[in-house]
Amino acid sequence: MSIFDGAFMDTELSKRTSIFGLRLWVVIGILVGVLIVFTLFLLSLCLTSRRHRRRRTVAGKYSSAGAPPAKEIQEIVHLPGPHMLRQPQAPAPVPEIHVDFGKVEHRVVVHSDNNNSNNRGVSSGESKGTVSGCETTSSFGSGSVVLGGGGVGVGPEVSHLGWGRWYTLRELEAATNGLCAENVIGEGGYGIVYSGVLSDGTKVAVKNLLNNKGQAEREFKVEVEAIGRVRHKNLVRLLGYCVEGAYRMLVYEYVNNGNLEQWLHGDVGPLSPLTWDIRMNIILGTARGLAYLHEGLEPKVVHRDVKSSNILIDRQWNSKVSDFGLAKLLCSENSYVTTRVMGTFGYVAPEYACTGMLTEKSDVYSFGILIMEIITGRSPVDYSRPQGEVNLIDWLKTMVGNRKAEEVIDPKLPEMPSSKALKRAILIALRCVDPDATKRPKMGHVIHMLEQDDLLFQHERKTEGESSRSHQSHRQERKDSSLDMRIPDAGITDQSEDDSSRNHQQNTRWR
Ligand SMILES: Nc1ncnc2c1ncn2[C@@H]1O[C@H](COP(=O)(O)OP(=O)(O)OP(=O)(O)O)[C@@H](O)[C@H]1O
Repeated sequence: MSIFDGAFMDTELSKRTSIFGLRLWVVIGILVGVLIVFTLFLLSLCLTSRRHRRRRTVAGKYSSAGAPPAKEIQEIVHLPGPHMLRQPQAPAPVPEIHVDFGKVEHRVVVHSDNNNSNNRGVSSGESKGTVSGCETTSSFGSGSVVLGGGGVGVGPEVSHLGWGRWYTLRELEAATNGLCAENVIGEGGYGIVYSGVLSDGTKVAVKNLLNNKGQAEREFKVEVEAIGRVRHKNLVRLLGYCVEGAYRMLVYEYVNNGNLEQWLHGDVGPLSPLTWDIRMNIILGTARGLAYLHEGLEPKVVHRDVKSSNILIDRQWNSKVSDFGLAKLLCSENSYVTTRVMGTFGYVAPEYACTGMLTEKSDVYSFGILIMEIITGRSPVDYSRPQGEVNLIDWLKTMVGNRKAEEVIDPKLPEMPSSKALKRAILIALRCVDPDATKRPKMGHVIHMLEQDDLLFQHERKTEGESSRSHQSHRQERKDSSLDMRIPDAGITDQSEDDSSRNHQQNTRWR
């Protein structure tokens, strides 16, 4: 470019334009700036939508056969303190809450831990187990550090723990088609869950633990020790585990009908297959599983993360409580102050969130929320709802206080329950979420109250005969007879429940 061209350019660029009298170079500058911002915006939109698409695909593809895809629930992980999490009133961001959606990496990272003899020889760093596609031959053998007796290529051994067994990596690899993406049934905060079939034909769920800043390994130890020996029809059974190289895997019985979250919040069409009876059966089963953890074991076990995605469902609609990864063994009669509050947003008991004080009553609180979720079909916290309905407890209390209890029922419920049955279920839920932990019932007591409901149903079915009323007419009929609900907060209780409370003293059961 000649010197004249340069001067010409200068002159042209310095000319004022009709746009606010701005000089041409300023206008060009602004345009370029806008273009850059727009491009960045498009890029971020593109990335976000790709991520969402991938998550949707994951949910759809991973769900158990027949079960609707799951929604993700926000998970909280934060340090306790007096200022910590309360049940949210508004969608304002809460700085203490860490929302963790990034659980898609198929990798295991184990850091060396001198306190753990199992970890001898394992250095920090990623394992080589990133799996991108289905593999039929072993890719894990070379370079693995053989630990704890379960060496690569060595046949299965009997565990020294006296329950279950060790599985070799090769065995689990064979069972899951090489930890194939097609076998992935879900992904939680601690790892990816694969379906698999062992050589003896047993269908299993294999949880390949991720190392989440060391939590995965802690979870592994806790689960293995606390859950290995636990047997109950309403608890997902841990069959064994694999410790090999950097791998930590848990092998569970396979529960074949998805999880409760999928059935409550997934796309099930206008009418849910979950009838009132099925819902009550799920609640009762869950209560029995939790009561066993709290009252049937010594030391007792607090689950710490009771929520709908942790309630697995079988083909007969029985519930099985899963994911004891957050469980802590408790010494009987003692509460436990944790240094780290863990649980899921919307389900965490206020005292646990605020002080880290953990007792089995924290599970009772989460269970109360779960009952509400099952009755209403609503998530514990749902920001897509109008103000006043975001927080499930607050909304439900308001509705009950306004004698509109009939209106809280899940609109997808195919048939309305009786007023009494509904009233009882809501009352139990409200008692479980009493802000005063000491006033919450024990799970054994909850079972007793629920079983009375069972009897109530049987009686009603007899007297009402087989005639089933249509959804709409029944709904209308029930609307006319508002429940006389009284909220436990107000110190008022249901008479029949008091009776059950008395009976319970002599008759605690968790089958
Ligand atoms: N034993 C099992 N049988 C069948 N499916 C299972 C089994 N265990 C877990 N799943 C499924 O795998 C998925 C992930 O489960 P996981 O317990 O790891 O995570 P989560 O409960 O969804 O989340 P979080 O880890 O935050 O509690 C869930 O959809 C669950 O239904």
